[in-house]
This record gives sequence, C-alpha cells and structure tokens, in this order.
Amino acid sequence: MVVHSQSAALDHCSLIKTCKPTTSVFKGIPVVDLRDPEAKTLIVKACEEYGFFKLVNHGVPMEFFTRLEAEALKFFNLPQSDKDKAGPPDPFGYGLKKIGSNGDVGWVEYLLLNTNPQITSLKSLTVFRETPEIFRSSAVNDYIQAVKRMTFEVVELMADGLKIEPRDALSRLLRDEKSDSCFRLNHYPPCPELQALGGRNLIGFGEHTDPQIISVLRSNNTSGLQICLRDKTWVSVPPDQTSFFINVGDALQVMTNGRLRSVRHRVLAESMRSRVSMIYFGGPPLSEKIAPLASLMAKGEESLYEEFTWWEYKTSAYKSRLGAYRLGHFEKKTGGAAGQ
Ligand SMILES: C=C1C[C@]23C[C@@]1(O)CC[C@H]2[C@@]12CC[C@H](O)[C@@](C)(C(=O)O1)[C@H]2[C@@H]3C(=O)O
Ligand SMILES: O=C(O)CCC(=O)C(=O)O
Ligand SMILES: [Fe+2]
Repeated sequence: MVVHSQSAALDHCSLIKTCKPTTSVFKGIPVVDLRDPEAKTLIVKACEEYGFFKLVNHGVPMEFFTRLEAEALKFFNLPQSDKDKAGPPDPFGYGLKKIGSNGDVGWVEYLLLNTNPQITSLKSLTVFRETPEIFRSSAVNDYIQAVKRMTFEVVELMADGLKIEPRDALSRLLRDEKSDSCFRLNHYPPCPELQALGGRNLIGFGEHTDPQIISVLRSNNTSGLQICLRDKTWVSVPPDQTSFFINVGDALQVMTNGRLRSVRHRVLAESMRSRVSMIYFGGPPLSEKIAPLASLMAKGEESLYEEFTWWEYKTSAYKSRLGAYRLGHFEKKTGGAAGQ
C-alpha cells in the first residue's frame, strides 16, 4: 500500500510502502554457539526450519563492530551532496531510498560494495576516492576479512551437519578469489513522522530473499528486522548487537535441493532510533553451476530445479522486483513442491 500522507511532513516518505504493525516477537529464534560441539546439528536444524539463526560466541571481536559502525555513521552523517558523490549505485556505490533498478524504494540509505578487490568496479574506486574517511580507515576491510573467515567455518560446519562431501564443497565457493560476494552498510534514519501514520509501520527494506548462498548480518541494538515463518506470519527479531544473524540464500536452497530454505525477511523503520546494519553476502563465482550437491541427493532423487549458473541467476534476479519469488523461474515444472 502506498502512504497517503497525512501532513506535509510526510511528503518525503510518500512513495514508501507501509504495513500493519506486527506485535509478535520471535521468541523461539534458534541460537547457535559456534563453540558448541553440537553446532553443526543445530545449524542444519535451524536452516531447515527457518533458514535463519543467531550466532553467538563467533570469535569476531566487538571492536570490529564498533569501529565499522562509527565509520559508517560518520559517512551517513556527511552532507547529502558529499554522499551523492559516491552514488548512484550501479550496483555498487551509495544509494538513497531506491533499492535496485526496478522501482523498489525503502526508508534506507546504503553503501553497496564488492568484497573482491580483483573485480572492483570503477564505481567502487570512485567511492574510495570520494569518501576518504570510511575507506581510508581499515575498518571495512578488517571487518569483512574477519566475517569471511567466520562464515567459512559456519558453512563447513553446515556441510558436516548435512554430511556433504567434501566438507569444503560450500566454503570453497566463498573462498574462491572470483567469488561474487558483496557487502552492504544500511542506515535507516528515524522517521518521527511515523507517529502520524496511525500506528502503521514504514518499510525500511521490503520483503525479499537474498539470492546468494549465505548472508551474515550484524546490526546495532535497534529493532526492525523481521522474518517470515513457514506459516507466512511475520515475526520481529530482537536485536543483539553482539551477535550475527545468518540467512540461507536462494543459491543454498538450490544446492540442497530445497532441504534448506531461503528466508523471506524485511526491515521496518523506527520512529525514534536509527538502525545501522552491515551484511556480508557470500556468493559463488559467476561461472559456477548452481545445482543440488551430489552427496546430498538420495538414490533416484531428482533436482527440483533446472540447471543454471550463478551468472544466469544473478542476471535474472537483478531484473526482478525486490519481493519477487525469483526461484520460481528456475523450478522444474514437474519437479514438485519447491515453491512458496
Ligand atoms: C530490487 C533488487 C535489489 C537487489 C537486486 C534486485 O533486483 C533484487 C535482489 C536485491 C538484493 C537483495 C539482497 C542484497 O541486499 C542485494 C545486494 C542482492 O544481491 O540482491 C540486493 C540487490 C541490490 O540492492 O542491488
Ligand atoms: O538492514 C538489514 O537489517 C537487512 C537488509 C537486507 O535484508 C539486505 O540488505 O538484503
Ligand atoms: Fe536481505
């Protein structure tokens, strides 16, 4: 639904969608302790049931979070004209409200970066030059390196839990120097005018699944993140600035032939507090064939999906609207109930 502004003050968010307030807080969020000997089993269980879990005792020092968050806020607090020098995102760079290039908008500003220096686009280089503080400091790089290392461990545990052989079948795709991964810093400013919306919530980042293999999110202590459960209800994820929240992406759903499900999620804006989040999206190299892993398939089990490369999936995803069910296009017509 489009907001019909109730005052002039609301004009600047008049194209952004609202939704009914959700009161239910996700109390049963699966929590995985990376040091727990049972971690591999718990990761698989959480990803089968929710495509989502919270990770604690992850070993990434809090200092990495606080440094990057401070640098991010310094950047987002710059005058608009300075931030605009790092945009528009195509797809990398600074973006304000527009998400992707197919008409999606949200109450958010962001920096989208490539994590692979070898294929750093000209746009990213411009970002480096135009926003010296955040990119001259080592905060972004240090954070990404630490989160990548931890993510490799998580997907290796996942492979162990799923009895995938070899155990680096997933992590090698993320470790590959041509891995098509990216990193996003999101800033959701407070929206005091929300109170005039009669209790409705403003969409910060509309509902979607992440196309990649895995997404690793960390935010400050502001709520807003919600996930969609199997019964289609939306629940709020209580924020925890010391932990990571891990999402199964579409590519992992396909590689496990639907056993792990990519999770639909969204972010709602708050009226009083600003939310800062940082997300590493781990993707495979562009040329990688995305198909169910042989060691996971039962005898005679057939793939639910047509064969495609990550490049083909990504190209199709980037032509789609944020909320689209992107995997639908790649499901085998006779393949059974993979859909949503
Ligand atoms: C509307 C879009 C934004 C997006 C590209 C897309 O066309 C559909 C997928 C979107 C998404 C969601 C997860 C990540 O935030 C993202 C970077 C990605 O890989 O897919 C975004 C894309 C984007 O913001 O460009
Ligand atoms: O900002 C967040 O907390 C989540 C955003 C998100 O889902 C995304 O950028 O893909
Ligand atoms: Fe997402």
